[in-house]
Amino acid sequence: MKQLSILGSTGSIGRQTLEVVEQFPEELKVVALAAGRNRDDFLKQCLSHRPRVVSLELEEDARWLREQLPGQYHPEIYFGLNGLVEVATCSEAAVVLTALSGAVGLIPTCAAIEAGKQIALANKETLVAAGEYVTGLAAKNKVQLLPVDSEHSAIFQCLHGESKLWVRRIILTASGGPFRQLDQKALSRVTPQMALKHPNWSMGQKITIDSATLMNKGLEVIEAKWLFDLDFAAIDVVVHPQSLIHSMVEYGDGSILAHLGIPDMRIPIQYALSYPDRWFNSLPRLGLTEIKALTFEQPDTGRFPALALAYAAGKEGGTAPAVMNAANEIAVHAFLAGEIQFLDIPRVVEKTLNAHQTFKPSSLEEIIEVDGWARKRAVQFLTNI
Ligand SMILES: NC(=O)C1=CN([C@@H]2O[C@H](COP(=O)(O)OP(=O)(O)OC[C@H]3O[C@@H](n4cnc5c(N)ncnc54)[C@H](OP(=O)(O)O)[C@@H]3O)[C@@H](O)[C@H]2O)C=CC1
Ligand SMILES: CC(=O)[C@@H](O)[C@H](O)COP(=O)(O)O
Ligand SMILES: [Mn+2]
Repeated sequence: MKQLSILGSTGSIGRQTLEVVEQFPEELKVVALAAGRNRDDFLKQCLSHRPRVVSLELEEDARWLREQLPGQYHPEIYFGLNGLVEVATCSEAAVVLTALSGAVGLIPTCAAIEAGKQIALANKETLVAAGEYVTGLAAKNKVQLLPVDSEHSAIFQCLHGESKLWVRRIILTASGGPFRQLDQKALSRVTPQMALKHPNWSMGQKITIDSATLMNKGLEVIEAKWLFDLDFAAIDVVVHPQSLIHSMVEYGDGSILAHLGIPDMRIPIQYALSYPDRWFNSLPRLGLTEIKALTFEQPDTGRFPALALAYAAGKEGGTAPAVMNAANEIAVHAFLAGEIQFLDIPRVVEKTLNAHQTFKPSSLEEIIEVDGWARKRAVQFLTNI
C-alpha cells in the first residue's frame, strides 16, 4: 500500500488523482490533502478519504473546516504556506503528488524532497523556476522525480531502460491550442472564454491559457531539460493537433519511440503512482482503426512568441526562467481578469525579462526573492503595454 499526500487536491490534476486512488483502494491511500479556496469540495474530499493531515489556503477556511467535520474524525488542520509544507512532509506519506498551479509549489515541493518523499510532479512551474536547485536537492536526498505531465511521462516511458548516451533528441508534442490556425489579427481579438476551450484536454484555467499561447510548451521544454538532464539543443517541439502521440524520443540510430494513448491525465497520473509497475485499469482505449490522421507541423513562434521566449530564458539559465514564469503567471491572471489582451501575455513576459539582470542564484531564498521581484515588475507592465 502506497501512502500519498496531494498538494492541490481540488484542481483538475488533484481530482483525477483522487479518482485513480478510488480505483485502486488496495494499492493507494491518501494520508494528507491540501487545497486553496474551494472549501466545500475539500470538505467532501476529507470526508471521503479521511486524511490525517489537511490544509486550506485561508485561516478562516481552516476554522470553518474544523466546525464541519464530524466528532469522530479529527485530522490535523493547517492553513497557508505552512499548511502546504505540513501536508508535503506528512510522516506516513511515501509519495507527494504536486498538483498546485504555479510557483507556489516550490517551497512545499522542496520540503517534501528534504523529507525524503518520492515526488510525482505535475506542478511544472516549480521545475521551471528552480530546476537546478530542485534537481540538485532531489539528487542529494536520493529522491526520484516522477513526471506526471503527459509529455514527460511519455518521454520517461520511451527512455525506459535506455542510456541517455543513445538519445539524439526528444520531441515534445504540442496540440497547438485553440488558436493554431488564427492569424495575428484574429489573435488580437480572442477572449478568455475562447482561450479556455482547449481542443483536446480538460484542465485548470492557468495551464489552458498557457496552452493557447504555447507558453505551456515552453515551460515543458524547461521542465524536460531538468527532468531528463538534456541540452536545449536536444529538445524539440512539434505541433500534433490530435494529441494522441504524447511525445517521442529519437535515438541515434534513427529509431523514434512514441507514446500513444487517449488524452486522459488519469493514465500518466496512474503510471507515476504505480511505477515501476503498471496496473490494469478500465479507462477507454485508443481505437487505432478510428484514428483518421496523425499530423505534424512546425510551431509558429512568430504568432506564438512565448515558446521562443521560453527557449531563450531556458538557455540563458540562472534566474531568467524564474522571472519568465512569474511574469507569465501575472500576465495570465490579468488576461483572465480582462485587464490585458491575449497578445499582451508574451509582451509582459518579454518586458519583464528585459528589465531583469540574470544571475546565478545561490539559494532557494534568492530564487523566491527574484520571483517576487518579477511579479511586481510584471504588474507595472500590465498598465503600460
Ligand atoms: N490539468 C492538467 O491536465 C495538467 C496540469 N499540469 C500541471 O499541473 C499543475 C496543476 O494544474 P491544474 O490541476 O490544471 O490546476 P488547477 O488550477 O485546476 O488546480 C490547482 C490546485 O492548486 C490549489 N491552489 C492554488 N493556489 C493555491 C495556494 N496558494 N494554496 C493552496 N492551494 C492552492 C487549488 O486550490 P482551489 O481550487 O481549492 O483554490 C487547486 O487545488 C499545474 O502546474 C499544471 O501546469 C500538467 C499537465 C496536465
Ligand atoms: C495534458 C498535458 O500534459 C498538458 O500539458 C497538455 O499537453 C496541454 O496541451 P498543449 O499541447 O496544448 O500544451
Ligand atoms: Mn503537458
